[in-house]
Amino acid sequence: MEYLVSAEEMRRADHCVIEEYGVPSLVLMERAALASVELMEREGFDLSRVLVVSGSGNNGGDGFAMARILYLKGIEAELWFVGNPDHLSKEAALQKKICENYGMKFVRNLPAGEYTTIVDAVFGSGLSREVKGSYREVIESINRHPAKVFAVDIPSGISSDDGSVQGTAVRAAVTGALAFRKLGHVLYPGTEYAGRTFLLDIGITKEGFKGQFPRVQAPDRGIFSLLPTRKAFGNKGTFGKACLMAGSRNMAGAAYLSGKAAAITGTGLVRVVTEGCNREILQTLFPEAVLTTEEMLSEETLVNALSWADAAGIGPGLSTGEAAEKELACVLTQAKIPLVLDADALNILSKHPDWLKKGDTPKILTPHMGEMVRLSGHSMEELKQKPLELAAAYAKEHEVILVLKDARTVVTDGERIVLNTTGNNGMATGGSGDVLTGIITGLLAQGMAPFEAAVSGVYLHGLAGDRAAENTGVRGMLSTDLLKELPGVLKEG
Ligand SMILES: NC(=O)C1=CN([C@@H]2O[C@H](COP(=O)(O)OP(=O)(O)OC[C@H]3O[C@@H](n4cnc5c(N)ncnc54)[C@H](O)[C@@H]3O)[C@@H](O)[C@H]2O)[C@@H](O)CC1
Ligand SMILES: [K+]
Repeated sequence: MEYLVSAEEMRRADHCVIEEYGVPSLVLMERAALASVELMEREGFDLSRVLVVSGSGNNGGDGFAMARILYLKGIEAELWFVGNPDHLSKEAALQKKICENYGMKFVRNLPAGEYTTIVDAVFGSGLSREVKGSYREVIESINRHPAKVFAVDIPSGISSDDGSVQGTAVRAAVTGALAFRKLGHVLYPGTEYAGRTFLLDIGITKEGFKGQFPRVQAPDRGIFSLLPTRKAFGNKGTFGKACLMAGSRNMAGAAYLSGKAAAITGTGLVRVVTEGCNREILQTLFPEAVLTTEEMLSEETLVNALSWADAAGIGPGLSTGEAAEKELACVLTQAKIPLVLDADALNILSKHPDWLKKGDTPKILTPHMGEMVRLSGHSMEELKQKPLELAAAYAKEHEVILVLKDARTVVTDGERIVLNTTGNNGMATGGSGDVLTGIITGLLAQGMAPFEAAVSGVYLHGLAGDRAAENTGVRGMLSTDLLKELPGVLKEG
């Protein structure tokens, strides 16, 4: 997993590496500048004429050092110092002086059309308030200019803590994130302003946290090593039994998508428990499934299905009628296996919040933002502003694992917080959530611990979406494309 840091966590690591381990600040700055220049070259920036726009903090210092490195390579690199000369940091003042000593050209504004590349080094992780006045004009003039923009660390104006735009912000083509990606690189809209973001190693590593690690992590390819191993001599019983309680009249697709996803994820046996009217269609679409169908599912049938399974998912296309309510109440009371609660199960829970206290098996709730509004009572605006904090608070209060689905899905058990970075807007299509429920239920059935199953499920689901975006495109992709791509994604690991 990759750490995603807040401005404060970055400052702490910075400070520790400099003050406690004794690495001189200027060494870090030189590495930041060298790595940034290399990245610009690698990313094909036209370096015929470069303008570096520097502020008075250390982000500006990185900018001055970059300008000097470019200049000494024979590139026409000029400087626009936009900060307050009285507030120059020690390092920035020194870097500025070096540029002056070399006789580099300083400009006082941004002439239109004269530069091929602009380096944005106005503010980095030290941005502490809204951008106003002359700074606002500087940023707007950078955005108006046709040159390709490289942002040092993070686009100026983007909050490192939550990706929000603080008044106005630079729109970069490429961003070189120094040492760690900040939350603002990953959360929207910051992620869009940053363009293509690359992580640059400058010598500040996790040792800088001195054991006090950042609160938020992002899953990476390391997830594949967590997936259930497959014994060579295993049989279908060895690979777990998943039960999907899904699909009501006119909603057979939800049962199909969630059940099939569980099967594709490697589960030995999948049972779909659904209304009788779905029997024929499911047998045709999904012959690999064991079906349990009744006109009105009795408590005995549900209990039998639960005792057969190693994990169960309930909710996709379930409806919210009286029968569905009874079914959910029975499952919550009787289940002795980990549960995934999704879609209509969550809508029913919003009406009966105390039901979460029923039973004591691990529960994974997978609401999208609209369902989370109903579940938590927070407004959409509040949730958008503080998705990590509010998700963690809900998970802690209700002792569940919460998967809050959005452009950046959050997985939390109240202590650990994971922000997923795979996936794309093509996945905002009917049935996509059903597939996720099936994947997570399948991983649980194969014996994964609930939190790991939720994190891995969200990550794999996003990767399948990214593959579908490549092969089909974000407009045309459907949930069935996620099912098509999932085997290939799992094979990669
Ligand atoms: N040695 C270090 O500490 C290193 C720092 N690094 C760079 O340093 C940056 C952080 O440096 P700083 O903490 O100096 O902060 P910044 O350079 O991001 O900005 C801080 C300066 O901007 C001012 N400021 C903040 N918000 C403002 C606003 N809205 N309007 C007007 N002025 C505003 C502050 O008063 C301060 O003068 C990182 O993003 C990174 O680029 C890198 O050089 C690596 C090493
Ligand atoms: K910047």
